[in-house]
Amino acid sequence: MVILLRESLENNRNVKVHKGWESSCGKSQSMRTPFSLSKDYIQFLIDPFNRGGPIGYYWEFFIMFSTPPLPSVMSPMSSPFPLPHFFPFSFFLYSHLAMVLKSFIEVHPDSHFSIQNLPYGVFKHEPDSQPRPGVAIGEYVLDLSVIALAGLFDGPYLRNSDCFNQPNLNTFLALGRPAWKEARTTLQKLLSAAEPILRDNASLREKAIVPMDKVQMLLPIAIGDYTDFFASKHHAKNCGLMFRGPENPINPNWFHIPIAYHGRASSVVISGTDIIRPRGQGHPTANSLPYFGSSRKLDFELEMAAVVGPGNELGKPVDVNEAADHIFGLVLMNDWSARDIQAWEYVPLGPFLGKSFGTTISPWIVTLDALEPFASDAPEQNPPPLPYLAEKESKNYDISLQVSVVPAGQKDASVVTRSNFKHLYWTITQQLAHHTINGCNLRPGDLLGTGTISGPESESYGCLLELTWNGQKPLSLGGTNRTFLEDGDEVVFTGCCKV
Ligand SMILES: O=C(O)/C=C/C(=O)CC(=O)CC(=O)O
Ligand SMILES: [Ca+2]
Ligand SMILES: [Mg+2]
Repeated sequence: MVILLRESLENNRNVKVHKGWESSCGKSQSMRTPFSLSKDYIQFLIDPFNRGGPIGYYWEFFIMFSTPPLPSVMSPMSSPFPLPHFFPFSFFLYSHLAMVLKSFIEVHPDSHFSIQNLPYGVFKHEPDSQPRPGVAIGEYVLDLSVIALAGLFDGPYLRNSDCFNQPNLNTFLALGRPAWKEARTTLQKLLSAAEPILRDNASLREKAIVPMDKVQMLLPIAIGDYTDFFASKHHAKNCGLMFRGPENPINPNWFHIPIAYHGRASSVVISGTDIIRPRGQGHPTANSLPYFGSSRKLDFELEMAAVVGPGNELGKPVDVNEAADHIFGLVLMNDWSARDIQAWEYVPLGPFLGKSFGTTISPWIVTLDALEPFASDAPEQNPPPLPYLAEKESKNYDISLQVSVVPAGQKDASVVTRSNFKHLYWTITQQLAHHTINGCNLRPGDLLGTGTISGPESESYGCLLELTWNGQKPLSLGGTNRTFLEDGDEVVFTGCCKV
């Protein structure tokens, strides 16, 4: 049985249902479960004012008063890929206000890829071509290897670097925030309406600017290690209420330690990849023995994950107040979970096969620099954390999150939850600092999942386990019901920031 991670609602009819292995249970239905952050799937909407942006209002004024609108860049190419765009993690910055930095590339007001966003990904032009780093802008991808070859990264950190001539972003991640800021400044300038270098060079534009629907997106990073935290208090409480009862739903350690389990990096996949329903031992009921077979309680978990930049030396913990310098950006993440397998296996050492069969991330990484205008105060922590976790500034980001499900055989998606990244109790910087406090070394490209991001209300719970209270309260979805995911279902994550 197969779960296909679908790219775009618009592309329903174009989607290939990949055939996976057929289970010994004899069923071979397809299960399509999409996860992405495009307009249709995962949107990351951002406020028009790039208040934290390095170029800031100078460019905005300059563009507004000095530059007439220019035609958008178009370079039609035939697509080698049958599936059009899947751009899971996008930011949409409204551009309808004056004094906003504008690009010479036409960016539709509904686009998620304004010049204030510029998320990073890795793509291929042709099935057999080399993967290249790029940034998204409007309906295009800017090929960073072409920009680097043209000598346009001319600042001190990137001038002599081969970081954009790589099949993943790890080399760039390792360079750290000064290089990331230099890249953002350079790219915002190059793409701005006022800057002629790329705008007026037709042959360079032809090479460097590729229509998004003509490329295939790949995993943007080589993930050496993946850890998944458990940082939402609402999620922890709901799990505790279900599994331990109302007396003390949250274990006392949870308020002192950012709890996590060690995930499986090899099965982290890009949005659009088939997920095969796992088999394993299911939780016994009453006096029965555990059953073996395909999971009957397949769930999504609405999460985001921090992409680690520069690592730390073995034995040298990262100070919590410097932890942000080790985080490049965020992706949306679905920590697929087989609840029946997990419930039976996780005591006493934590999740194992109930989680390791697949974890999906968005292809675009939105940088912390792009997110900065949406920083919000993290919730108050009571009891106060131990000094090594006490931050001078404790912040989250105001990112609205939504999950929809398209039930198998249907066209329309039903929203099943609306949550927000700002609900996290433990911040991503506390998570990173705690991860290293014993001396454990992190490396560029490591992935730190937040854990399921549930909000306080029942409509904001981040997984079906909570939304259906472990299958007791089915959800009604466009004329059908769901407790857990069924073969052919599609799951759609969306993230957006706006004022
Ligand atoms: O509180 C418990 O006993 C169990 C909690 C969970 O299983 C939640 C979970 O899957 C953690 C996550 O990956 O977000
Ligand atoms: Ca997983
Ligand atoms: Mg999880």
